[in-house]
Amino acid sequence: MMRIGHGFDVHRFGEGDHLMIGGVAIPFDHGFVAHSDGDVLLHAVCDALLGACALGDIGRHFPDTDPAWAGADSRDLLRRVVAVVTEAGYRVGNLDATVMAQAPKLAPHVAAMAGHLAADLGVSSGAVNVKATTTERLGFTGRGEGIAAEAVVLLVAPEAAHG
Ligand SMILES: Nc1ccn([C@@H]2O[C@H](COP(=O)(O)O)[C@@H](O)[C@H]2O)c(=O)n1
Ligand SMILES: C[C@@]1(CO)OP(=O)(O)OP(=O)(O)OC[C@H]1O
Repeated sequence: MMRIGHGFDVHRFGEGDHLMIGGVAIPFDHGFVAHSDGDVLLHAVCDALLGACALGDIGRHFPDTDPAWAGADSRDLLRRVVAVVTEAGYRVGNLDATVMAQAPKLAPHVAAMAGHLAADLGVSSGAVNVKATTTERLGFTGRGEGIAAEAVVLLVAPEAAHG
């Protein structure tokens, strides 16, 4: 049995000197406004995983009213979501994600982001792809107000994995 999931997240820019994206700290003239570390890519991946299992979204599992998640490392949140997916009887087949950012330049960092994702999802590097695009200066991302990310994941149940 296979299940597909989709995730989407946005964080606006605020004060700060770096952005956490895919578990990589990227120096920048702003930070993200968020309850956690604001890792927009990892949040989209969490939502894709939960969506594939029909288990709601990241805000349901880690409410932004709960002080336990204040300043949370989103890789920790992702690993908790992967545990939920495993408990539901699935493993990750593959993941594809896109980060929409006018700036900063993300290409130098996508390999590190994919490496973090592969490690946290427990899959090989060939099962993970991370892409970046500007939005050609259009919309809120193009105006430099924040960053958006989308992710699509395929989950596989063990019986399907073994034929
Ligand atoms: N923040 C970004 C956005 C894009 N890139 C890379 O540039 C390529 C061209 O971007 P388009 O907006 O014209 O699609 C894109 O394929 C990315 O590799 C980037 O590094 N950082
Ligand atoms: C990650 C959580 C943690 O409280 O808060 P935020 O960092 O604000 O991020 P968001 O994408 O709004 O998801 C909600 C919460 O799960």
